[in-house]
Amino acid sequence: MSKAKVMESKRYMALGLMSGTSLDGVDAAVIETDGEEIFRFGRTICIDFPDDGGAVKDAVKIALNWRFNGPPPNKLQIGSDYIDAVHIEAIGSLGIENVDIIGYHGQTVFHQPAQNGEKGQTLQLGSGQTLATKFGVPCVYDFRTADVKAGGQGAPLAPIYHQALCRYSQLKGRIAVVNIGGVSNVTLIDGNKPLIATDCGPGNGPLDSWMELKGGRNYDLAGEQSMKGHSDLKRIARWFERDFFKRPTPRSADRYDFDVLADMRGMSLENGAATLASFCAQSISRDLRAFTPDNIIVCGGGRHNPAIMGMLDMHTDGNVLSAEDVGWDGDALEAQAFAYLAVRTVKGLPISFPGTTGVPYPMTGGVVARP
Ligand SMILES: Nc1ncnc2c1ncn2[C@@H]1O[C@H](COP(=O)(O)OP(=O)(O)OP(=O)(O)O)[C@@H](O)[C@H]1O
Ligand SMILES: CC(=O)N[C@H]1[C@@H]2OC[C@@H](O2)[C@@H](O)[C@@H]1O[C@H](C)C(=O)O
Repeated sequence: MSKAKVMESKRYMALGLMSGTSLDGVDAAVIETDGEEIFRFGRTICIDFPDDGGAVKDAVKIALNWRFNGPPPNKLQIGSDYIDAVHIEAIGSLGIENVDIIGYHGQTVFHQPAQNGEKGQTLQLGSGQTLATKFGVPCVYDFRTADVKAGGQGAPLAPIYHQALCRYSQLKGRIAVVNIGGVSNVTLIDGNKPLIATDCGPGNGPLDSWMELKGGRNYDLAGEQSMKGHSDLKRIARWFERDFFKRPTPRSADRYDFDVLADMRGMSLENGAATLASFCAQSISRDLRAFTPDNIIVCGGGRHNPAIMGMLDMHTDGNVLSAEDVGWDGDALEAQAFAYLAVRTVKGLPISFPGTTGVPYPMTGGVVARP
């Protein structure tokens, strides 16, 4: 076999790290992959942000004030160091043994995608160099900047991994992979046809904020409150008038695009929760309508909310499944995706596509830090 061929087929044990928009903690997962196919799933771990993630919330506020106007505020470094420390702890708990490469998403603290012909800005806190040096393996980070600089939305990036998962599980037909995290997003897969993807709208983000405001807890455990209430369809129709929903797909969102709480005064805890669960489900179903999937596979924390799952079922024709129904790990999937994307990056393979982020051609991305 030629040297080039050996290089091409090199398999990596890749460790991916993702801290999502919910500001709750860090997921880490190991997979074996050559950047095209998945060969094996390895260990996973999820750790909570210490001190309720206060330093991350502060960093988000600082970034939202700054908005890339002028030099980065020094105080962002405090958030970045905190993010590095939590990820180092996650890797420490998971174990670095046999790991060839790390994919470090970092914490998104600001994300403004391209709009009306203007390029966007995106910032994920976290130093790939710190992790590469600490653990002695290459670390790929800053996955979204190249896409945004090329006029793309900078997200979602998981679609190419969703397609690899479908191949791994030998799933046939038209498949929608839905992620319901703080924000929701979908990948539409039809064999090897070009990928289509977009962020759909709110995931659990507004519901979490509502629960914190009215329910005194972080989220609606098992959809208990959402299941008890009635949705206010008029309010939802009003929320769909927002700019985000008028933008063409693919579009990407920031959790703060769906800040509807000011329009919920007077609602009971249960009715508010039901309305936000329905807002989430309906925003997803709108982006599935034209594709008519046979199967809709749901990952992310929202799959644990039966109100969201039930409403998704009601508003779509496809078969609504949970990631676990097809043998996937719905909590570790995003971390696995960044392990996969890290390997694609070192191999020079594209990670975003015209149909997934709106870039003009398939694009590589990510920065490689070496130990
Ligand atoms: N048992 C549960 N019952 C109800 N909801 C749950 C449950 N577990 C998790 N969730 C919801 O899922 C959210 C976390 O989802 P997830 O971890 O997928 O988000 P994330 O990865 O931070 O977000 P994103 O994908 O937008 O980056 C929680 O904030 C909560 O709303
Ligand atoms: C800017 C950013 O961090 N976006 C995240 C977020 O979380 C869900 C959704 O919004 C998705 O667009 C993206 O993450 C996933 C992993 C992605 O890029 O595919």
